[in-house]
Amino acid sequence: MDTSAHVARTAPGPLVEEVRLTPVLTADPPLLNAHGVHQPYAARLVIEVVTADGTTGLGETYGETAYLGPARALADALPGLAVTDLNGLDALAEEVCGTAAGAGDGTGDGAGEAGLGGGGLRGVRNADKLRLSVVSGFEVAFLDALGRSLGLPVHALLGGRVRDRVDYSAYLFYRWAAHPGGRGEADDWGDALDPAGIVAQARRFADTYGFRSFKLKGGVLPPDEEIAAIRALAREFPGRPLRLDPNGAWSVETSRRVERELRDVLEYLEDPALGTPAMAEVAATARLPLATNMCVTTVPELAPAFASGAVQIVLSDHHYWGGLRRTRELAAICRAFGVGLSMHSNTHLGISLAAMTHVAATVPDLAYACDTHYPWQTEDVLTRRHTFVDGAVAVSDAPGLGVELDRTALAALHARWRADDGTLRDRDDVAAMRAARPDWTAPEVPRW
Ligand SMILES: O=C([O-])C(=O)C[C@H](O)[C@@H](O)C(=O)[O-]
Ligand SMILES: [Mg+2]
Repeated sequence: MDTSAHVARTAPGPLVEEVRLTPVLTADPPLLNAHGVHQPYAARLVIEVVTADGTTGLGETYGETAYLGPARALADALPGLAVTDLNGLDALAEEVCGTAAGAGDGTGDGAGEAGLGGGGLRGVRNADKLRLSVVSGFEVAFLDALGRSLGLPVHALLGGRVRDRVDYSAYLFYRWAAHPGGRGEADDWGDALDPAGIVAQARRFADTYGFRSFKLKGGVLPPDEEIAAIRALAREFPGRPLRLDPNGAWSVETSRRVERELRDVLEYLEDPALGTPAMAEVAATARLPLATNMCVTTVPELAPAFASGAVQIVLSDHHYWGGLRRTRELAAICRAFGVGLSMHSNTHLGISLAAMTHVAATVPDLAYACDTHYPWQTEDVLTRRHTFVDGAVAVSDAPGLGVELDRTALAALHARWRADDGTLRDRDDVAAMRAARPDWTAPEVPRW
């Protein structure tokens, strides 16, 4: 048996002829989190893979500077590869994406590391994860191109859908009415800085999109104020699934106290404390399941987290995990260990929401509504925005992802990226906070 590396450029199927990469800046509201506040614009990378038969496949991934070099190297290496050859894509990425770019300190605590951006909110940073995040956008573009060329939806290429709609949860944030200094795009949400503001935001999400589950981004206010907000949500929406996610801002002791106080109303508690050992200590006394998109974002982190019982639900982000097939592999691993799977979201556009919906449609035991930031994103690069009905996105049976690129919108968001002097191209919630509070520094964790 040939166990050597992939033998490139022999697979059947449409061949890549051209790859277009377009970094964009998309509007983001002043949403607060444990580190600071979102910048007025967030970077994404739009990938177009054009095949010799004239089909264009679309992909999307993180667009911060650290991703662009490896994405360019991979794009340049792709012509001649068949879009069926997803293993070849992985192998090429290992060859050309480099091993140093974006490498962090490897501690797994997501703190104090340079390179990937995200302000420490995206878990461990290392070169493998950077490469996988880049590959994910190309894998989605390959699947889109292949599906379009075969006349089949992406979910059919992943084994077929087991549901015809994917449930999402409302992603509630403490927020300001506007970005400091009037930067960014205006919206009419107003501020939300107390329980009444969070309930009003949730009500609008429920009325507009039909969301039935609610996740509050915590780690912003002292825990008792966030407990009060969850209690207010429970009164307003009795029996509805509620989650609270302080992004690891609490000590083990505080996490245990919040868990005790909210165990009658939360569906799960997400990343209360930072890192697997602390999560395991919290889990040891918890009755609520603990979910994470921080201490388990790479394969090597799975075994220690599962062995120590630190995590009961993994919130997959197909970007981190290297794409849609790897998300399904993660689902199988979780299933084998009796761990639940749902989906994490960062600021993203409609291409990624389509990709999330296709893969989520194929995972049999998806027991929790997935996260999405999408309703906060008023801009998109699609001709038709996704819609939520009863909190769900319908699974498309159209060829590929079932979305079309709006070139005018893409050009406008790219022009914004080009016009930026570099300050907004990399996510920095701490710096964005300093625009309002000049003395702000990244909070020490645990903060409470
Ligand atoms: O669930 C999460 O932890 C996230 O979505 C991380 C994000 O970075 C979120 O905290 C945000 O956008 O502020
Ligand atoms: Mg989270």
